[in-house]
Amino acid sequence: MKILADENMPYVQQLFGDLGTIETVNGRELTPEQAQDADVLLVRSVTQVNASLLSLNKKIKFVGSATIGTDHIDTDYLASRDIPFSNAPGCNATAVGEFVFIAMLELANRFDDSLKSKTVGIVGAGNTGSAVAKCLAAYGVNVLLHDPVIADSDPRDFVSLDELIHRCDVISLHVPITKTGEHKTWYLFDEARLNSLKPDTWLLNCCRGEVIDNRALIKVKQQRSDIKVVLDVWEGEPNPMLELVPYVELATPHIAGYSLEGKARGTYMLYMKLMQVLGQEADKSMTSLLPSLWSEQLSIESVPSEKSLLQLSRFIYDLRDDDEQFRAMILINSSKNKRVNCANNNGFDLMRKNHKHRREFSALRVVSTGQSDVNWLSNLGFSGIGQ
Ligand SMILES: NC(=O)C1=CN([C@@H]2O[C@H](COP(=O)(O)OP(=O)(O)OC[C@H]3O[C@@H](n4cnc5c(N)ncnc54)[C@H](O)[C@@H]3O)[C@@H](O)[C@H]2O)C=CC1
Ligand SMILES: O=C(O)C(=O)[C@H](O)COP(=O)(O)O
Repeated sequence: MKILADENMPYVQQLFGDLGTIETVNGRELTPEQAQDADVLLVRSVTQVNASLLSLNKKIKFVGSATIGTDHIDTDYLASRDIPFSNAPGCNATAVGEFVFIAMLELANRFDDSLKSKTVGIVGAGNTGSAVAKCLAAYGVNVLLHDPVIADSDPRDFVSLDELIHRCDVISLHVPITKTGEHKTWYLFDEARLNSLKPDTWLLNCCRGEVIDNRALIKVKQQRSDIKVVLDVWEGEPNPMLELVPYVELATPHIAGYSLEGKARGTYMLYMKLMQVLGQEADKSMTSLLPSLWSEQLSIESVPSEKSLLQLSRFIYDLRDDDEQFRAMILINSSKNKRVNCANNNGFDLMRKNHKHRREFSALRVVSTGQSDVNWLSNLGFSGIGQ
């Protein structure tokens, strides 16, 4: 059996190695010729899987995407050919939740403000949005949810988007990208909506770039320096609008979901699904794949202040490093004046490929040596509190 896998998918050899021959490829540049003799195709978000890619392949048994989003997959086409498909719902939701939470702590620190005193609005209350809400609730931040698709069937309370914008100091976006339908999200934040943000709003986008009209965002930011923006995703990836970057407080190349646990979970979910499709027993476990954190335990004496919480979070992941590297990459590209392709070949994708996967909070055991109640840190995701 030939298994064709994206080169940026960890643990493929460990999980799929017994099943056949593995060939790894650059997912963004995968051709129909390369894909023609694959029995199993394992992709990430940068590969468009459609009739054009699979037209030469008459034997494919399974397509898997180790991602939450499926906007790169023509699922109707796969269904029309009875090709089993699976993505990995929720695989990196914790990674996104923690990334967003850390980004908010960074903003609070930068502007000498307090996250705890804010009201945060989550647009899209599925896996990633709920993961953000969980971190915020653990810390005691007031959260409002907007999700008209599930509002009638979900027991949580929801507000309209207008109410959320009106009441929230911070807004974080967690919707899939959809171009049609009553609840389409393409340019959900267009110029009018961006202009309707309250003074001093923080706006974070870690879902898909085109949920915000990036050209309009530049225009609005030119008039309104009070709005603070965090972008992990960009319209037109892998070639973001370079002129937008200076208006963004924290800028990263679509790596909010890049925790080691998140990536391992994505590959593992596809392994489990393939074994089911093949009717074989799955005998591998995910936990055995993950290495220990370089420091597994940290002792704290008292309830951390917001600044100490940021320090604790930076111990796991210092978002400023990725922001700095992203800006350096953009600077090189703009000085070469090669916006098209350069960001792809030398920048955006390269930075994603070489990204050293951070760990999730759960990899760190935090032990309380004092009397203070720090159990909420375990709700945030850390292990071993209070022992
Ligand atoms: N930056 C990154 O690294 C990552 C980005 N993503 C992106 O985030 C998206 C969301 O991921 P999940 O939360 O796991 O998906 P999910 O499917 O669990 O949740 C999405 C939620 O958005 C809601 N929704 C749909 N249209 C909406 C609208 N117009 N207004 C408000 N809510 C709406 C849905 O009802 C659903 O509850 C993915 O589709 C993917 O594009 C996901 C993982 C990592
Ligand atoms: O899961 C998703 O959806 C994402 O956006 C992924 O985290 C993106 O990662 P790649 O698949 O592009 O490596």
